[in-house]
Formats: sequence, C-alpha cells, structure tokens
Amino acid sequence: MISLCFIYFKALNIKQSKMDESKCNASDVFCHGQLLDTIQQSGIYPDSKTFVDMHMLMNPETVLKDFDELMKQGQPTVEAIRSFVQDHFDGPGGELEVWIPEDWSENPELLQRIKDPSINQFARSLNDLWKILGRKVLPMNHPERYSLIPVPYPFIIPGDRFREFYYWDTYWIIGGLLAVDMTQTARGMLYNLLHTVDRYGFVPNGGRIYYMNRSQPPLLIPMIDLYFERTRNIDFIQQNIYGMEKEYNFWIENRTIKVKGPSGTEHAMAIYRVQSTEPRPEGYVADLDAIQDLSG
Ligand SMILES: OC[C@H]1O[C@H](O[C@H]2O[C@H](CO)[C@@H](O)[C@H](O)[C@H]2O)[C@H](O)[C@@H](O)[C@@H]1O
Repeated sequence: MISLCFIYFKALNIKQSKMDESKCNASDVFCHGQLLDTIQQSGIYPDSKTFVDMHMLMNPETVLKDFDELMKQGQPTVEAIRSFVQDHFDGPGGELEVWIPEDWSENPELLQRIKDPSINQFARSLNDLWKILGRKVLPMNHPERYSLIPVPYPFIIPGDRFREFYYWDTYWIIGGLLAVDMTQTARGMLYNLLHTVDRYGFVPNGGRIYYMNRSQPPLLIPMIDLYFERTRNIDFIQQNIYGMEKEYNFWIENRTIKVKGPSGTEHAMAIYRVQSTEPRPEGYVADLDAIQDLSG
C-alpha cells in the first residue's frame, strides 16, 4: 500500500513540462513538473527553498523550452544542471530590499520603563531586529518570472531562510510592533494580508506562490483586533470589514468540517490543511526522503 502511494506520488509529481506557451507561468517552473524535480533532486542546493525563491531571467516558456532541449540530450549531469540554473535564474530573494521602518525608534516608551539592565538590553536587541527583518518588494516588470507574491506595503519577515511574509507569524509580529508603538508598520502588514484576501479570496500560508494551496491558523481578525485595541482606529475597521468577512467566509466554506462530540452533538470545526499530494516545492528533497523511508 505504501509503495503504491509512493508510485502515485511520483507519477503526480514528475509531469512533463508544459509547452503550450500561453499557459506557462511561474508555478510551472517553481511548483511542479520535471524541471523542478530535476533541479531539486540534483542536490545542487542543500536547502530546496533556495531554488524556488530565485527568479527567472527570461519568460517561463523560454525557460521550459530550453529545459526540454537539455533533457532531449539525455539525463543531464549535475554540472549541466548547475549551468542551466546559472543561465536562466537569479536570486534567491533578489526581488526584495531591506527596509528600515519609518516608525522605528531607538528608545520607545516601553524600553524606557524596563529598569532591569539585562532585560532592558535584551529588549533593545529585539527592537533592533525590526531594522534587520524589514523588507520591501522592489518594482517587478515581469511578475510571471517570480515565485514571490507581491504585496503593496513593506513588511517584517521571520528571517533566515524565510524571506517572505507568513500568515500566522504576522500575528506575533504585529503584537511586537504595537508594543513599541510601530502602528504604521503594523497597519501596512494588515493591509498586505487584506490585499491577498481581496485578490485570492484568502490569506496564503506565506508570500510565495508555492504556499497558495496551504493555510496557516486564521489569525487575520485577531490581529486586526490587536491593532484596534491599541489604536482605536475605527476607520480602518469600517474600510476593511468586507475583507474580514470574506476571509471568515473562506474558512467557514472551505476549511470547516463537522465533528460529533461525546454526546452526539454535531460541531463545526475549522481545520488548516494542505491541498496537495505533491512534495512541498521548498521542502522537496526532505519530502521525497520521507516517502522513501516509508516505502523501504
Ligand atoms: O516562520 C515561518 C514559518 O516557518 C515554518 O513553516 C514554514 O516552513 C515549512 C517548511 O518549509 C513549511 O512546511 C510551512 O508551510 C511554512 O509555513 C513553521 O512551521 C511555521 O510555523 C512558521 O509560520
């Protein structure tokens, strides 16, 4: 049974590159298909997220056409794959620039109130992180070449390999921003998430196209509540109430199952899950390894 699952998994994953030019987009390169499979399995990047955070130097159809030409010559060597990537991609993360929040201050009121020197020092080092983790999307002339989901306002990233916004991280980030009076940055991050609701109907797991079929816990309304409790900005609520309702309805309609309690009473329970049977593009090798272990 496990072997059958593995074969099915692989069959779904290794699809031929699509050659119909009019239908090519970044997800044909970064989310599924033979090109993704070949590059990720070549081992040229120890972290599978490196490749899927790069951007294409030409249109996806050209990249896929060149890749098909390469494959016609037989299984490429690791060096040939490395050279193909160098010729067709740049990055990762080159679509973002470091951004220092305009509402950052060295000595916010909260820090002035912390008397213990070591805790004060620790809090100051945390406050300095906003300047390291702030990002802004650079102008994109060809969005179809990128895995990044562009958002209109600057934002704070988790850091390290996570170069984009994340849904539920934003809840904790907004709590931290509000604690040091950075309400403008917090508001911009809320606008970004509301922008994704407006555009896609929901907030994706994170700001890359390969996160579009995944959820994280639905914290948009609670984070707007944090913002409102701090600012009492009723205009913001009035302007965005439809976006909040749209996201709520997405969860009710798409991420809710019925469960029976011990007494037999039926309850609606919200779940977050992945709608995919393929390896995660940014965790590709780890997922194939996990399946291999199961089948062996
Ligand atoms: O801090 C960002 C997020 O990091 C982890 O999850 C993300 O990476 C996982 C591995 O690639 C991926 O499976 C998941 O979909 C991503 O959100 C962490 O588990 C998250 O809690 C966190 O938001």
